[in-house]
Amino acid sequence: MLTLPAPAKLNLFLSITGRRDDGYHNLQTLFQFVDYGDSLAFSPTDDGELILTPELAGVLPEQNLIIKAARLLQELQKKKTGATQGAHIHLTKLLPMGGGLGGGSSDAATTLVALNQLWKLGLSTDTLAELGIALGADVPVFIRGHAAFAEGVGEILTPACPDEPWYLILCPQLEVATATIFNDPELVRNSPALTLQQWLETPWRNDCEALVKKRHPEVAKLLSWLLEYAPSRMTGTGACIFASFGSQQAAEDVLAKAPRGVFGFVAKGCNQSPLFSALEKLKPAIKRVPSSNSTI
Ligand SMILES: C[C@@](CO)(OP(=O)(O)O)[C@H](O)COP(=O)(O)OP(=O)(O)OC[C@H]1O[C@@H](n2ccc(N)nc2=O)[C@H](O)[C@@H]1O
Ligand SMILES: Nc1ncnc2c1ncn2[C@@H]1O[C@H](COP(=O)(O)OP(=O)(O)O)[C@@H](O)[C@H]1O
Repeated sequence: MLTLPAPAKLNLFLSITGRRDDGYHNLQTLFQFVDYGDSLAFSPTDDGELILTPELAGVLPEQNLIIKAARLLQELQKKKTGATQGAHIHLTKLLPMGGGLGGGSSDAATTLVALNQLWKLGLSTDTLAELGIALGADVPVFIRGHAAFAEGVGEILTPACPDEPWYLILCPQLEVATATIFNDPELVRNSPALTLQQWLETPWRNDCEALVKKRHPEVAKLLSWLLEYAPSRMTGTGACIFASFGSQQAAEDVLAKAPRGVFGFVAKGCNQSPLFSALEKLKPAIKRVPSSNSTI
């Protein structure tokens, strides 16, 4: 059995620079991982069956990004060798869904990376990232495993090394559907594209934040509360918000004062994904196939 993390991501800034003909939006964002997230345990089988436990409330197994990721690999394997392997996958779900923390994408990425190893498929990181983009715009960064400045729909990645502070992440009890925010007529979608250097000299913001606050007053209220303690922002299309602190204790102290009923956690920013830190610890049992470029 192989147990691996599927960490959360934060969008340290997020700007929407345009809408493409296919309806997707071009954006610029700085992705960083945190050392908190889901965990997946994989046991390979020879019978071709994929079994995921437990089921996620509201998500049919065949719609679960974990099963979708595994099926993509099975299809490739079938084409290559005519055979398919299976797996029992146990998911420990800690990340709220629809929170802008990328939990579904991270679960999918961990599945691609883990089954590539366990089924001995030998696919490169580039190939896994290309497969991943079909599952979600956020999957490639989790496959590549390094903090990155992202452009395009999130697939053009330039590795970056922002500070790695302690974060307090607060999750209002609501799911924000990414598609709903991107389809909202009031979304700001014409921000100028900047270079990473220009971003480093500009105050960071999230272009979805004003709209999500307007549609979900709970987010606005919690953000006003957190702003009393530290500069704070929303991640992705929300609903989670975060603030950075110089020490774990400082972040814990604010969490202890959080309004009743609000779920939150303290985590360390990581420029290397905890998924790859875990894989490195397993070396030499498991080796990563090197990548050749940084697009996707
Ligand atoms: C906005 C971001 C920023 O990190 O985060 P989340 O808040 O979802 O985590 C992501 O790019 C989201 O990525 P992901 O959650 O994988 O989205 P997808 O499943 O690919 O897309 C869901 C829907 O959102 C819209 N969409 C998504 C990404 C994008 N660049 N433009 C879009 O217009 C499309 O309507 C699409 O059908
Ligand atoms: N393994 C999974 N974990 C979470 N969500 C999943 C998963 N598989 C499919 N989904 C679907 O993807 C949606 C977005 O999930 P998630 O990645 O957690 O949010 P976000 O994109 O806001 O970070 C969920 O509401 C759910 O319907």
